[in-house]
Formats: sequence, C-alpha cells, structure tokens
Amino acid sequence: VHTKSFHIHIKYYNQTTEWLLSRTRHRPKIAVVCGSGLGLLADGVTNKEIFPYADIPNFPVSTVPGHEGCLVFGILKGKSCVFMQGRFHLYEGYSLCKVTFPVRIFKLLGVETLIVTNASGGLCPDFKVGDIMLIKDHINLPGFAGQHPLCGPNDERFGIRFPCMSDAYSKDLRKLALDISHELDYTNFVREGVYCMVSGPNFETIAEARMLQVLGCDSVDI
Ligand SMILES: O=P(O)(O)O[C@H]1O[C@H](CO)[C@@H](O)[C@H]1O
Ligand code: HPA
Repeated sequence: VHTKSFHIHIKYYNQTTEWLLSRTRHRPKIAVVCGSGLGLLADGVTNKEIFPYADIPNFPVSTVPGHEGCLVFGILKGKSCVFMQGRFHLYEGYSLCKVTFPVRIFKLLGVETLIVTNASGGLCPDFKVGDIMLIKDHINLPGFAGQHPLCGPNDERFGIRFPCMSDAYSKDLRKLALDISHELDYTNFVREGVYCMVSGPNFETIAEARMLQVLGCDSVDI
C-alpha cells in the first residue's frame, strides 16, 4: 500500500488494527521490535499467537536475512506483549511511513511502551563487538534531509505536529535497564550512548564513521 508515499490513509491503519484485534485475544501494553538475529527475544513468551507479516493486511514483508517476518503476541512475566520478529528498513525500498507502519498499529492496539532493538555498528572507541548499548538519544541523519516518517499530513491520533524530542527515550526505563545490568553483573558490556540512523544499504566509509564520531554518535545503523 502506497510504498513510496509520504502518507498512509487512516483506513489502512484501521483495517490492519481491526484484523489483528479480531484474531488475537491479547491486548498488549508493551511492544518489542527485534532487530537482526534478535527474534529469539520472543521465544520466552507463553500463550503465543503468531501472524506472518505476509498474512496481515497492509503489512510490509521482511526481505532481510535474520528477520523472520512474524508478529508474535504472548505473555512475558505476566504481561501481555507483542514482538516484531524482524523490522523494516529504508534500504529495502520502503518509505519511512511504511517502515514505521507497525509502530502506529501498536499505538492503535493500545501499546504504551515500545522497546526497539537492532544490530548496529559501534563508533565509541570504548565499545567492544557484542556490547549492548542503551539508546539515550539519537541523530536522525536522513531526517535532516527530509526523509522523515512524520512528514505529510499530521494525524493527532498518533501525536502532535511538532513533537518535542528532548526526552525521546524514557529515563525511567533506561535506569531500570542499567539497574538490572548491575544486578546481573553485566556492567562490563552494557553501555549507554547516542545512536545514529543512516539510510544504508552500504555500511559507512572510514571517513563517514569518523565524521559521525565527531558529531557525538556512539553507534550507527541503517
Ligand atoms: O538494524 P537491524 O535490522 O538489526 O540489522 C542491521 O544489520 C543488517 C546488516 O547486517 C541490516 O539489516 C542492519 O540494519
Ligand atoms: N555500520 C556498521 N556496522 C553495522 C551497521 C552499520 O550501519 N549495522 C549493523 N552493523
């Protein structure tokens, strides 16, 4: 649906939401987007209901290895959750409103907390391969050039026209994650930092990576 458009009509959001609500008993308040190879985060849920993206009306499909392409509803530690086993990327040819389509569906399903994960490249010299970085802030580089999912007519159901971004990532959730990393003795590989989005599909040149470091980015992904 409107793969290249800046805008997806509300009727498509409603259609997808109603389709899901009529097929799952779950009413999740938490959504988790699983990046490359991280689909196993959904393995621990019980009462699973799985919907391949290809079956869900208006959903994009995953075209990248390591992205299973399924929406998994279930219970984790007594909480109803929904997991995206595989996310979408600009470099797959999807417009940013298509890339972010599932996030708006989560909003319409009643989700209040969104946890995003992905496999990104480390820029901070202190980081080692395999470290986990909690995102404390971001730089949306394509956004500077007008590639932004919120371009186009604004629908107040999803948020205001000019959203404030000075507190984009919940302080409380970041503190909780850091506290738990202390409890589990994971502190030597759990970091906090600034994440940078670029469009890909090529990874960064050495000069680009150096430039992003100078701009204050700790990790980068496409
Ligand atoms: O960001 P995620 O989807 O985790 O994966 C990252 O890793 C893949 C390349 O290896 C690309 O898809 C890139 O976006
Ligand atoms: N750059 C470098 N390495 C990566 C990236 C990236 O954008 N994404 C995943 N690994």
